[in-house]
Amino acid sequence: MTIQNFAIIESTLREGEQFVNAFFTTEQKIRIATLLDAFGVEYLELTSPCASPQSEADIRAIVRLGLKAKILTHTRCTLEDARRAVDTGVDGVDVVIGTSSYLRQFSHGKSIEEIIDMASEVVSYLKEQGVEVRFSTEDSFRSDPADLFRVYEAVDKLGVNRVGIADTVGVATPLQVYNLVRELRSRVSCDIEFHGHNDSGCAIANAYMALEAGATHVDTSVLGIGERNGITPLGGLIARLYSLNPDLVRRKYNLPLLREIDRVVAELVGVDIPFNNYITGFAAFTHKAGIHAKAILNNPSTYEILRPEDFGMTRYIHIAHRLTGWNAVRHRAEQLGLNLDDATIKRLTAHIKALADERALTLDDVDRLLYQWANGEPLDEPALTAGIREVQEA
Ligand SMILES: CC(=O)SCCNC(=O)CCNC(=O)[C@H](O)C(C)(C)COP(=O)(O)OP(=O)(O)OC[C@H]1O[C@@H](n2cnc3c(N)ncnc32)[C@H](O)[C@@H]1OP(=O)(O)O
Ligand SMILES: O=C(O)CCC(=O)C(=O)O
Ligand SMILES: [Mg+2]
Repeated sequence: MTIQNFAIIESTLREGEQFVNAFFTTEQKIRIATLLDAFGVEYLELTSPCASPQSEADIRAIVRLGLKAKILTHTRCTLEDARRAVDTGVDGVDVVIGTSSYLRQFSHGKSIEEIIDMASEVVSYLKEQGVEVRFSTEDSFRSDPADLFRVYEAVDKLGVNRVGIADTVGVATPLQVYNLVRELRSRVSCDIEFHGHNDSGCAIANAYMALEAGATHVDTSVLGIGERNGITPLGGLIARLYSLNPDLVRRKYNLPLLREIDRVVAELVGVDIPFNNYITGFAAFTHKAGIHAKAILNNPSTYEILRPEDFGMTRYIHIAHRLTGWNAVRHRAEQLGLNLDDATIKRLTAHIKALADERALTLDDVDRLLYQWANGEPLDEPALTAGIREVQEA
């Protein structure tokens, strides 16, 4: 991986609060912020103080925690919002305004010239206040690139710390992201941030391509929560980057904490962690088919790019089904301390398969069979069919 320097702007407490089920209390926000800080994210982005009095009080409460992560808040491109943001004591302000014709027509109604004027006023004010300043164009991928570059170059000249590219509607492809960030990289000297929605399933790939093209910061939220179906998930981005440079990712982040972070946020927003979630989904490290199981037992890297132990997770090999193979059954026999020769294990495997063709099995069912075969006990399984008897009698 060519990417060496990148920072995560963790936006569970801003974009994540825009998820339909998210209603965080102050205590819950503090819990999330503290966990994410312990995980090692470089920034926490919080909802605008203009949203409500409680939102403002919550920013102040999180600023008071004195976390290692820098605290940002996210505001519209107005002087009034910027003043209120600075007043909360945050380290930085993420300013955004839409540049696509949709947003210029149906949201704020400003022309590109007016946007540049507003941006200049707000960025200059924030620079004077000594806070970190990020300026972003909402709906960047449905904006005219010429407009985008005019806006970005104007704020870059004013000394912004970062410009942000936002795939607000999840429309961008990885190649589009790469090309836009690459071009922007050659036009501005400040850092570049990427914010990507997941409407068409590209949020992780797009964030990764942004980094490959020279972006330095990526927005994430826990489990990807946000408007609609959300943004780049923290765990998914970590999985993507770990698979390319595990040492770097292990050094930067407290990986075993991810499971608790996903669990806490899932509980607070009333959803289950999806079965196929990156790293923490229940099936993330389970193996089933016999061909996979044999190779995994010989060397886990054969079918795993992520080491479960690096994330405090454990691997599971599922053997109670018709796709199992004798190598996996032998491994289970060894785990149980049972001494069965290979020929017997192979017959027993055929028995398991025949039984699994009749009904769903559990590990207990398989273990019972293993003990019975090991002890030479009569097989009294009530569901035994002719097929299974054939196996036994072979
Ligand atoms: C893509 C994103 O996720 S951007 C972040 C979204 N975050 C939020 O919206 C934070 C929560 N929002 C809120 O609490 C409210 O919308 C507030 C406090 C920000 C504004 O509330 P209201 O004043 O009642 O306005 P409302 O929400 O109806 O409309 C937004 C206003 O901001 C203007 N606006 C929208 N985007 C911007 C922008 N980036 N910069 C400046 N003005 C903007 C709109 O034109 C509209 O102005 P109007 O009052 O003249 O019609
Ligand atoms: O501020 C930004 O860069 C992104 C704002 C946002 O949430 C979006 O455009 O989807
Ligand atoms: Mg967003």
